[in-house]
Amino acid sequence: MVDYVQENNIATLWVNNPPVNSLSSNVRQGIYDGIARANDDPTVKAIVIAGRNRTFIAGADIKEFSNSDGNISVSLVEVTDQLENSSKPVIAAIENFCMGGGLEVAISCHYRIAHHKTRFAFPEVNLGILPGATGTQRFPRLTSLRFALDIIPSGRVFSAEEAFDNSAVDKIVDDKVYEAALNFASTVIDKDFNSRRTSKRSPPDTDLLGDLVSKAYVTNSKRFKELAPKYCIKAVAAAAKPYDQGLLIERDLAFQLFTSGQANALQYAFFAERSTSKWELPGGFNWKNTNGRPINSVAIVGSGKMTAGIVTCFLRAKIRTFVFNTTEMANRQVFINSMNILANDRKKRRITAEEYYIYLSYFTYAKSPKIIAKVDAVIDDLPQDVNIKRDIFQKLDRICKPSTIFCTMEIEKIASATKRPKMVIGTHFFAPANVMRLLEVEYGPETAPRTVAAIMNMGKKIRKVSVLVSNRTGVVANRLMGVGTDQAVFMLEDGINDQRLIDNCMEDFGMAMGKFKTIDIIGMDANVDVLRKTLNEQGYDLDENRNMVRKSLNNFLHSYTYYAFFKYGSRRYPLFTYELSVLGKKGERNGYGYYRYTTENRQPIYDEEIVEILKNYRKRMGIQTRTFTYQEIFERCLYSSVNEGFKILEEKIAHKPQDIDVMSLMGYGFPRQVGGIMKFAETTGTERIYEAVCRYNKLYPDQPCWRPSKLLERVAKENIPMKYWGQIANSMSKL
Ligand SMILES: CC(C)(COP(=O)(O)OP(=O)(O)OC[C@H]1O[C@@H](n2cnc3c(N)ncnc32)[C@H](O)[C@@H]1OP(=O)(O)O)[C@@H](O)C(=O)NCCC(=O)NCCSC(=O)C[C@@H](O)CCCCCCCCCCCCC(=O)O
Repeated sequence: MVDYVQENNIATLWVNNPPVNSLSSNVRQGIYDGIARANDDPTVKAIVIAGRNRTFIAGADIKEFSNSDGNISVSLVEVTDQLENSSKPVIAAIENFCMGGGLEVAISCHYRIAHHKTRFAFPEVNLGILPGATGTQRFPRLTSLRFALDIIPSGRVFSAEEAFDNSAVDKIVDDKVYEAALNFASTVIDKDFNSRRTSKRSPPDTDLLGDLVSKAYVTNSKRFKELAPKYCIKAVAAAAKPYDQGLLIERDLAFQLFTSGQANALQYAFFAERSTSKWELPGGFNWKNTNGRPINSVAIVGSGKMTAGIVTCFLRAKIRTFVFNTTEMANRQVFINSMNILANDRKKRRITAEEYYIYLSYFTYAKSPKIIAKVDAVIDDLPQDVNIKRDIFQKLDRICKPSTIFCTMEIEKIASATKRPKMVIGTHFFAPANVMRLLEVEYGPETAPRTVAAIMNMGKKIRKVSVLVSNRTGVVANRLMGVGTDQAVFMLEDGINDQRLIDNCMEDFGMAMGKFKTIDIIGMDANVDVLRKTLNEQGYDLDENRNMVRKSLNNFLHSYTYYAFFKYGSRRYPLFTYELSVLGKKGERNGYGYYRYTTENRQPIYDEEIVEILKNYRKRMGIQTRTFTYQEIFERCLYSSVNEGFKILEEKIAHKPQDIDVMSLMGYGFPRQVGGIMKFAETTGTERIYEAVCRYNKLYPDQPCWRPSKLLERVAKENIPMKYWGQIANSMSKL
């Protein structure tokens, strides 16, 4: 874990804990013992600490936070003190990742030499904790309160150049960082380095503390539903006090965070996100035993609202991207929109000017389908008309090379239209695709495991978190969260007169956005399309029915028929959104939805007109209004999604609860500090949720989302921990 190597009078401690050299207990012990050994050895004059696996140290071992192996070793605080107190100078040779505890190690050394491509960060805040191994006290002393208040509460990554500009590193090299550190070490041997002990310093800007702290509160206020950003600010501010006092404050705040549920949920989310790449198929094929051909070129066929977003994902990954539309104007528009997205990236310094031009050079217009004959994958962005899609994919099937993969959301319909059903798979991007990191990958009954492997690898290459699901009806993430949205609409129809009440309840819980604001952003049409499609599949035509009502002379009679058809049939549908869309409300796009929006300000404004429309609607539908408690709003919006999550697991659409959590976190702004919808179920208690689901099922028999999931019933009754839910679902007979 830590190799001790001596060459001449310099001892090197090589940290070797692949893949990212995290500071697990053996590593901490190894560094501690290595420093002691070098200090005791009179032939050693200086010490270098470096990382094998071409990286320095990415931080503490996060797995150990919740899962101590009982291995008693020194703490990271003891390690950092041991480093700083060393009687011989310690030089950190830093490359690739220097994060969290790794950065705490580095700033406890006396000198730091870094490769110019090193990525530095204190990402602890994203895990619900703070740099509690003296980081909040040493870092502002080494750099400044200003820089520490920028870096620690935000968790943002900073470059070697920025580190150098802020005195966090002493030298940057373009190559061979270890050799540079050795050379540097030989220059400091036998020199006084007492002034290099970080804890003995004071931050250079303590007189500005008040202003800097106020600014940090304002900058980070959007994240204050989480505890950690605020605590990070408090801890850094304590660096203005004497070191020992500051350290006690850091320890106290760290303890509070470490023992909070938020830290547990955020660390769970970290691993859940990474676990999605470890996919499995029912036949035993999985990410380890299945290879897919690399995707080096793609064609996006058709264009819509999301095309440019999707295109830029591929351009950024330097994948040759062909855009194929029937008109040149449409192709050109996609290019302009993609260029604008990349220009914005450049303006915000997410990419350099050089990268901007390199990425754009991967864009190609395809004027004829022949040009895309050799691409590795075709991505369907055609209009939602299955016949058009089938027609075009039939043509592409004849033109494209046999190994070209077709990505579409209509897997079975396209598979049956082509001679390559094994090469047809679903890819669902979330809007805006250049920002949202979730990619839902769906396999159909005939999709080959190698096709799955190729597309899951492609997802990684374009920096998406890809979740593999089996194809049923529609997008799984939408199904998961959509039931809660339906509940919100029903409660509005049934008596809540102010949409903000429901939205505030969800936002207080931590959702990025309330249910009605989300409908507005996604667009009324998109929401109604889902309803239209559901009804179509059951042989009903939503618009036909509505026209029938409109044409009617006897309004009352037909309204009743209309209502009875949807309400007293076997199932109730959230028709009020449809009602609004018929009245021309499209959501944020045209400024009218459940809220109003102005062109100057896209913030939602409460719209009293909705209550008037609601009242007419209720009258027409014969709805008797009632009152709702905050608890009912909370439970109906969230527990319905939990129940749906369990159904998605038991139907074997998703493989494990982590996959469902990632969909809720990354597709729907579920609060990360809660961990995801399934983690929420675990924390709340499945027994409590099951009881509520059964209660609502009795109250609302016309809302099938309340039919209790068999899996939920079992885990609730037998009190089964979350780690077994996926296993149990897989052992349940196929529904
Ligand atoms: C480093 C990365 C940027 C690399 O990204 P990349 O995309 O290349 O790779 P992956 O993300 O896929 O990762 C590869 C692989 O490695 C695993 N992994 C990565 N980092 C860690 C890690 N830090 N620990 C464990 N495992 C890690 C990852 O899971 C992948 O494996 P898998 O099998 O899942 O595929 C990127 O990985 C990244 O961003 N990593 C995280 C970096 C990070 O967050 N670092 C900070 C860690 S927290 C920390 O360092 C805390 C310190 O400040 C010390 C705090 C000491 C506190 C003392 C507290 C006193 C109070 C205590 C009270 C206790 C109360 C109690 O009793 O409970």
